[in-house]
Amino acid sequence: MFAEQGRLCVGIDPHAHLLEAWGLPASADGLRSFGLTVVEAATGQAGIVKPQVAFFERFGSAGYRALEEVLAAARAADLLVIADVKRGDIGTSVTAYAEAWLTPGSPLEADAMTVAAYQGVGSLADAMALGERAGKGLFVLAATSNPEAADVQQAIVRSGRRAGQSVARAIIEDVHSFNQEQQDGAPFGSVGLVLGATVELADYGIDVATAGERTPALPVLAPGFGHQGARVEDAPRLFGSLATGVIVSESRGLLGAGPDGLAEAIRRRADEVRSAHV
Ligand SMILES: O=c1ccn([C@@H]2O[C@H](COP(=O)(O)O)[C@@H](O)[C@H]2O)c(=O)[nH]1
Repeated sequence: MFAEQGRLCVGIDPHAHLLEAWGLPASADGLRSFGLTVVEAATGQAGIVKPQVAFFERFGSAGYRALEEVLAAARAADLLVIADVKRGDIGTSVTAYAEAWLTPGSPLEADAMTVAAYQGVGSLADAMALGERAGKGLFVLAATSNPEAADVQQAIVRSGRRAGQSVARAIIEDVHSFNQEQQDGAPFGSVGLVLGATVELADYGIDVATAGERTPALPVLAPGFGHQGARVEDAPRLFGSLATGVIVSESRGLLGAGPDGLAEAIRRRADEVRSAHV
Protein backbone atom coordinates (compact mmCIF):
# COMPACT_ATOMS: atom_id res chain seq x y z
CA MET A 1 0.00 0.00 0.00
CA PHE A 2 2.83 2.41 0.91
CA ALA A 3 4.54 1.67 -2.39
CA GLU A 4 1.41 2.00 -4.50
CA GLN A 5 -0.47 4.88 -2.91
CA GLY A 6 2.20 6.69 -0.95
CA ARG A 7 2.29 7.89 2.64
CA LEU A 8 -0.27 10.64 2.73
CA CYS A 9 -2.98 10.25 5.35
CA VAL A 10 -5.97 12.54 4.96
CA GLY A 11 -7.66 13.44 8.23
CA ILE A 12 -11.45 13.36 8.42
CA ASP A 13 -11.99 16.11 11.00
CA PRO A 14 -15.44 17.64 10.56
CA HIS A 15 -14.86 20.82 12.56
CA ALA A 16 -17.94 23.04 12.93
CA HIS A 17 -16.33 25.80 10.87
CA LEU A 18 -15.54 23.35 8.06
CA LEU A 19 -19.10 21.98 7.97
CA GLU A 20 -20.29 25.55 7.62
CA ALA A 21 -17.74 26.41 4.92
CA TRP A 22 -18.73 23.27 3.01
CA GLY A 23 -22.40 24.25 3.20
CA LEU A 24 -23.25 21.24 5.37
CA PRO A 25 -25.56 21.14 8.40
CA ALA A 26 -24.08 20.79 11.90
CA SER A 27 -25.67 17.36 12.33
CA ALA A 28 -24.91 13.68 11.89
CA ASP A 29 -26.09 13.98 8.26
CA GLY A 30 -23.57 16.77 7.77
CA LEU A 31 -20.81 14.59 9.19
CA ARG A 32 -21.81 11.70 6.92
CA SER A 33 -21.67 13.88 3.80
CA PHE A 34 -18.39 15.43 4.93
CA GLY A 35 -16.78 12.05 5.59
CA LEU A 36 -18.02 10.46 2.37
CA THR A 37 -16.77 13.47 0.37
CA VAL A 38 -13.30 13.12 1.90
CA VAL A 39 -13.29 9.40 1.13
CA GLU A 40 -14.24 10.05 -2.49
CA ALA A 41 -11.62 12.80 -2.88
CA ALA A 42 -8.87 10.65 -1.31
CA THR A 43 -9.62 7.51 -3.30
CA GLY A 44 -6.81 6.78 -5.75
CA GLN A 45 -4.80 9.77 -4.51
CA ALA A 46 -3.87 8.93 -0.93
CA GLY A 47 -3.50 5.54 0.71
CA ILE A 48 -4.86 6.32 4.14
CA VAL A 49 -7.62 8.26 5.89
CA LYS A 50 -7.86 9.08 9.58
CA PRO A 51 -11.29 9.90 10.97
CA GLN A 52 -11.01 11.94 14.17
CA VAL A 53 -13.66 10.12 16.19
CA ALA A 54 -14.15 13.03 18.63
CA PHE A 55 -16.05 15.02 16.01
CA PHE A 56 -18.46 12.13 15.43
CA GLU A 57 -18.95 11.50 19.16
CA ARG A 58 -20.35 15.03 19.52
CA PHE A 59 -23.54 13.73 17.90
CA GLY A 60 -23.92 10.60 20.05
CA SER A 61 -25.39 7.48 18.49
CA ALA A 62 -26.32 9.32 15.28
CA GLY A 63 -22.72 10.49 14.97
CA TYR A 64 -21.51 6.92 15.44
CA ARG A 65 -23.91 5.69 12.74
CA ALA A 66 -22.47 8.29 10.37
CA LEU A 67 -18.96 7.21 11.33
CA GLU A 68 -19.79 3.55 10.65
CA GLU A 69 -20.85 4.49 7.12
CA VAL A 70 -17.71 6.55 6.56
CA LEU A 71 -15.49 3.72 7.84
CA ALA A 72 -17.23 1.19 5.61
CA ALA A 73 -17.00 3.46 2.55
CA ALA A 74 -13.29 4.08 3.11
CA ARG A 75 -12.51 0.41 3.51
CA ALA A 76 -14.62 -0.44 0.45
CA ALA A 77 -12.56 2.12 -1.49
CA ASP A 78 -9.38 0.26 -0.46
CA LEU A 79 -8.19 3.08 1.73
CA LEU A 80 -6.43 2.13 4.95
CA VAL A 81 -8.37 3.54 7.88
CA ILE A 82 -6.73 4.74 11.09
CA ALA A 83 -9.39 5.41 13.73
CA ASP A 84 -8.04 8.32 15.77
CA VAL A 85 -9.61 7.41 19.10
CA LYS A 86 -6.63 7.64 21.49
CA ARG A 87 -7.93 5.01 23.87
CA GLY A 88 -6.08 4.03 27.04
CA ASP A 89 -7.05 2.30 30.33
CA ILE A 90 -6.24 -0.75 32.40
CA GLY A 91 -5.53 -3.75 30.19
CA THR A 92 -8.96 -5.42 30.24
CA SER A 93 -10.73 -2.21 29.27
CA VAL A 94 -8.29 -1.17 26.58
CA THR A 95 -8.62 -4.65 25.10
CA ALA A 96 -12.37 -4.07 24.82
CA TYR A 97 -11.62 -0.86 22.93
CA ALA A 98 -9.38 -2.85 20.58
CA GLU A 99 -12.18 -5.40 20.09
CA ALA A 100 -14.49 -2.54 19.11
CA TRP A 101 -12.16 -0.96 16.55
CA LEU A 102 -10.01 -3.82 15.27
CA THR A 103 -12.22 -6.92 15.15
CA PRO A 104 -12.97 -7.96 11.58
CA GLY A 105 -16.69 -7.51 10.94
CA SER A 106 -17.24 -5.19 13.88
CA PRO A 107 -19.45 -2.16 13.10
CA LEU A 108 -16.53 0.18 13.78
CA GLU A 109 -13.87 -1.90 12.05
CA ALA A 110 -10.77 0.06 11.11
CA ASP A 111 -7.31 -1.04 10.02
CA ALA A 112 -5.58 0.65 12.93
CA MET A 113 -6.37 2.74 15.97
CA THR A 114 -4.52 5.24 18.13
CA VAL A 115 -3.93 4.39 21.79
CA ALA A 116 -2.43 6.16 24.81
CA ALA A 117 0.22 4.58 27.05
CA TYR A 118 -0.31 6.78 30.10
CA GLN A 119 -1.22 3.63 32.06
CA GLY A 120 1.93 1.94 30.82
CA VAL A 121 2.74 0.24 27.53
CA GLY A 122 2.11 -3.05 29.37
CA SER A 123 -1.57 -2.09 29.72
CA LEU A 124 -1.75 -2.19 25.92
CA ALA A 125 -0.17 -5.63 25.57
CA ASP A 126 -3.37 -7.64 25.04
CA ALA A 127 -4.76 -5.00 22.68
CA MET A 128 -1.53 -5.08 20.68
CA ALA A 129 -1.67 -8.87 20.53
CA LEU A 130 -5.29 -8.71 19.40
CA GLY A 131 -4.30 -6.28 16.64
CA GLU A 132 -1.45 -8.52 15.53
CA ARG A 133 -3.73 -11.58 15.35
CA ALA A 134 -6.34 -9.65 13.37
CA GLY A 135 -3.75 -8.30 10.90
CA LYS A 136 -4.44 -4.78 12.22
CA GLY A 137 -2.31 -2.08 13.77
CA LEU A 138 -2.08 0.29 16.72
CA PHE A 139 -0.29 3.63 16.97
CA VAL A 140 0.86 4.50 20.47
CA LEU A 141 1.18 8.19 21.39
CA ALA A 142 4.85 8.92 22.13
CA ALA A 143 5.93 12.46 21.17
CA THR A 144 2.73 14.23 20.19
CA SER A 145 2.48 17.35 18.06
CA ASN A 146 0.90 19.63 20.70
CA PRO A 147 3.33 21.82 22.66
CA GLU A 148 1.58 21.19 26.02
CA ALA A 149 2.75 17.57 25.98
CA ALA A 150 6.50 18.18 26.02
CA ASP A 151 6.91 18.36 29.83
CA VAL A 152 5.30 14.96 30.34
CA GLN A 153 6.76 13.25 27.29
CA GLN A 154 10.31 14.55 27.83
CA ALA A 155 10.25 13.60 31.55
CA ILE A 156 12.86 11.04 32.51
CA VAL A 157 11.80 7.56 33.61
CA ARG A 158 13.18 6.89 37.11
CA SER A 159 13.07 3.13 37.46
CA GLY A 160 12.90 -0.14 35.55
CA ARG A 161 14.66 -1.14 32.38
CA ARG A 162 13.94 2.22 30.72
CA ALA A 163 15.42 4.26 33.60
CA GLY A 164 17.19 7.37 32.31
CA GLN A 165 15.21 7.50 29.06
CA SER A 166 12.52 10.05 28.29
CA VAL A 167 8.93 8.82 28.50
CA ALA A 168 8.64 9.14 24.70
CA ARG A 169 11.85 7.17 24.11
CA ALA A 170 10.80 4.48 26.61
CA ILE A 171 7.49 4.07 24.76
CA ILE A 172 9.35 3.68 21.47
CA GLU A 173 11.63 1.00 22.97
CA ASP A 174 8.70 -0.91 24.52
CA VAL A 175 6.78 -0.85 21.25
CA HIS A 176 9.83 -2.08 19.38
CA SER A 177 10.28 -4.93 21.88
CA PHE A 178 6.67 -5.99 21.29
CA ASN A 179 7.14 -5.90 17.51
CA GLN A 180 10.34 -7.91 17.78
CA GLU A 181 8.66 -10.60 19.90
CA GLN A 182 5.83 -10.91 17.38
CA GLN A 183 8.16 -10.82 14.39
CA ASP A 184 6.60 -12.77 11.53
CA GLY A 185 8.83 -11.71 8.65
CA ALA A 186 6.70 -8.67 7.79
CA PRO A 187 8.82 -5.58 7.01
CA PHE A 188 6.85 -3.39 9.43
CA GLY A 189 5.74 -4.11 12.98
CA SER A 190 2.02 -4.14 13.69
CA VAL A 191 2.45 -1.46 16.35
CA GLY A 192 3.70 2.01 15.53
CA LEU A 193 4.19 5.35 17.22
CA VAL A 194 2.61 8.76 17.00
CA LEU A 195 5.49 11.21 16.57
CA GLY A 196 4.41 14.75 15.79
CA ALA A 197 6.07 16.52 12.87
CA THR A 198 6.11 19.73 14.92
CA VAL A 199 8.66 18.47 17.46
CA GLU A 200 12.42 17.95 17.40
CA LEU A 201 12.89 14.36 18.47
CA ALA A 202 16.38 15.13 19.80
CA ASP A 203 14.65 17.05 22.61
CA TYR A 204 13.21 13.67 23.72
CA GLY A 205 16.60 11.95 23.65
CA ILE A 206 15.75 10.28 20.35
CA ASP A 207 18.53 10.16 17.77
CA VAL A 208 16.74 10.13 14.43
CA ALA A 209 19.94 9.04 12.66
CA THR A 210 19.66 5.60 14.31
CA ALA A 211 16.14 5.32 15.81
CA GLY A 212 14.73 3.80 12.64
CA GLU A 213 17.41 1.14 12.21
CA ARG A 214 15.25 -1.68 13.51
CA THR A 215 13.73 -4.92 12.33
CA PRO A 216 10.83 -4.97 11.88
CA ALA A 217 10.64 -1.29 10.96
CA LEU A 218 8.55 1.06 13.10
CA PRO A 219 5.46 2.59 11.50
CA VAL A 220 5.17 6.27 12.47
CA LEU A 221 1.96 8.27 12.30
CA ALA A 222 3.11 11.88 11.99
CA PRO A 223 0.43 14.52 12.52
CA GLY A 224 1.20 18.23 12.55
CA PHE A 225 1.60 18.94 8.84
CA GLY A 226 -0.23 21.91 7.37
CA HIS A 227 -2.31 23.81 9.92
CA GLN A 228 0.04 23.04 12.84
CA GLY A 229 3.01 24.30 10.85
CA ALA A 230 5.09 21.31 9.79
CA ARG A 231 6.16 21.13 6.15
CA VAL A 232 6.41 18.00 4.04
CA GLU A 233 9.85 18.95 2.70
CA ASP A 234 11.19 18.89 6.27
CA ALA A 235 10.06 15.31 6.92
CA PRO A 236 13.35 13.61 5.91
CA ARG A 237 15.29 15.87 8.32
CA LEU A 238 12.74 15.54 11.13
CA PHE A 239 12.50 11.77 10.98
CA GLY A 240 15.88 10.66 9.60
CA SER A 241 16.14 6.88 9.65
CA LEU A 242 12.50 6.64 10.81
CA ALA A 243 11.33 8.26 7.56
CA THR A 244 10.83 4.92 5.77
CA GLY A 245 7.86 4.26 8.06
CA VAL A 246 6.41 7.76 8.25
CA ILE A 247 2.78 8.44 7.42
CA VAL A 248 2.31 12.14 6.67
CA SER A 249 -0.99 13.10 8.29
CA GLU A 250 -2.85 16.31 7.58
CA SER A 251 -6.42 17.37 8.25
CA ARG A 252 -7.38 21.08 8.24
CA GLY A 253 -4.65 22.10 5.78
CA LEU A 254 -6.32 19.89 3.15
CA LEU A 255 -9.94 20.01 4.29
CA GLY A 256 -9.93 23.81 3.99
CA ALA A 257 -9.82 23.36 0.20
CA GLY A 258 -13.07 21.41 0.21
CA PRO A 259 -15.41 20.41 -0.96
CA ASP A 260 -14.70 21.51 -4.55
CA GLY A 261 -10.92 21.84 -4.36
CA LEU A 262 -10.28 18.92 -2.02
CA ALA A 263 -9.36 16.21 -4.55
CA GLU A 264 -6.90 18.57 -6.22
CA ALA A 265 -5.37 19.60 -2.86
CA ILE A 266 -4.92 15.94 -1.91
CA ARG A 267 -3.39 15.14 -5.31
CA ARG A 268 -0.87 17.98 -4.94
CA ARG A 269 0.07 17.02 -1.37
CA ALA A 270 0.45 13.35 -2.35
CA ASP A 271 2.88 14.44 -5.10
CA GLU A 272 4.82 16.52 -2.58
CA VAL A 273 5.06 13.55 -0.23
CA ARG A 274 6.38 11.36 -3.04
CA SER A 275 8.90 14.01 -4.12
CA ALA A 276 10.11 14.41 -0.53
CA HIS A 277 11.03 10.68 -0.58
CA VAL A 278 9.35 10.16 2.76
O1 LIG B 1 0.04 14.27 18.33
C1 LIG B 1 -1.04 14.33 17.76
C2 LIG B 1 -1.89 13.26 17.67
C3 LIG B 1 -3.05 13.38 16.95
N1 LIG B 1 -3.38 14.54 16.33
C4 LIG B 1 -4.63 14.57 15.55
O2 LIG B 1 -4.31 14.77 14.18
C5 LIG B 1 -5.20 15.70 13.60
C6 LIG B 1 -4.43 16.96 13.20
O3 LIG B 1 -5.29 17.87 12.57
P1 LIG B 1 -4.73 19.15 11.76
O4 LIG B 1 -5.98 19.82 11.33
O5 LIG B 1 -3.91 18.64 10.62
O6 LIG B 1 -3.96 19.96 12.72
C7 LIG B 1 -6.29 15.96 14.63
O7 LIG B 1 -7.31 15.02 14.44
C8 LIG B 1 -5.59 15.68 15.95
O8 LIG B 1 -6.48 15.25 16.95
C9 LIG B 1 -2.54 15.61 16.43
O9 LIG B 1 -2.79 16.69 15.87
N2 LIG B 1 -1.38 15.48 17.13
